Amino acid sequence: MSGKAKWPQGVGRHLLDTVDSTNAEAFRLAPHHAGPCWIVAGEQTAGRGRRARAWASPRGNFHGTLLLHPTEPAATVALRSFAAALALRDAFVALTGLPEAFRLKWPNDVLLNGGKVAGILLESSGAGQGVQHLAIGIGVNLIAAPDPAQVEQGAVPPVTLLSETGLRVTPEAFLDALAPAYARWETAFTTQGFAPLREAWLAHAARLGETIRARTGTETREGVFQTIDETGALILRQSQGPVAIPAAEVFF
Ligand SMILES: O=C(O)CCCC[C@@H]1SC[C@@H]2NC(=O)N[C@@H]21
Repeated sequence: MSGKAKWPQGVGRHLLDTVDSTNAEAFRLAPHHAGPCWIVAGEQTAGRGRRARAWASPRGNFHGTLLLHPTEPAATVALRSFAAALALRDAFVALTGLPEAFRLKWPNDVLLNGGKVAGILLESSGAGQGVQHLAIGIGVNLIAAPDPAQVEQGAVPPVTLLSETGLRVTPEAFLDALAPAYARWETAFTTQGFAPLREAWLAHAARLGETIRARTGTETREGVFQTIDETGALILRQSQGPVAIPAAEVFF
């Protein structure tokens, strides 16, 4: 385990006791914040997950959003979900000293011993192709997770950091590890582009080279998880050749 990393320079911190959703709060604050800012709440009353699902947000878990004001085209902005996943992994490894226990599930979940310990929800506001504000919402099951019976059949079961490692990490301590880790990946992304993130993400990917199923809005495809491309799309090798899937839900 490494020592405590420093809070990144120029990054704000907005701590709330309770809020509907830190992503919603990020958009309310956005006009008043020129720079990046972490918004973290003790609990969320209307936490939201990907695909319009609710995200259970009890006290003791981490619910936070990084508000950014990116200037790149929308497709490039969206690649920050990989920066967030890598930062989450770095934070977990720094806090636990267990690098082998954490894997990244495409597109943006973090797995601990094969179960989902963290999820990421990117939301943006802006007109046309432009993105004015980006909310990188991150939920971490530090001490509590939904009942596995509640998750969809075939989905990875939710787990908690506490149950899997015996470590009780506070949301404040988690933010102190996560914010510097994200700042490092943001710098890599803005100075070198997606390539270093892609390489690092693939090095920690779950089920790479294995057969998986990807469910899009219209179909489910089964194939070998070959790689991700330079746009972050999943490349699935099927009998007719490789297929690029820009957005889907993955099942193992
Ligand atoms: O479905 C997922 O896996 C993504 C979950 C993202 C949850 C986080 S908690 C902080 C932020 N605020 C929200 O309302 N959602 C995200």
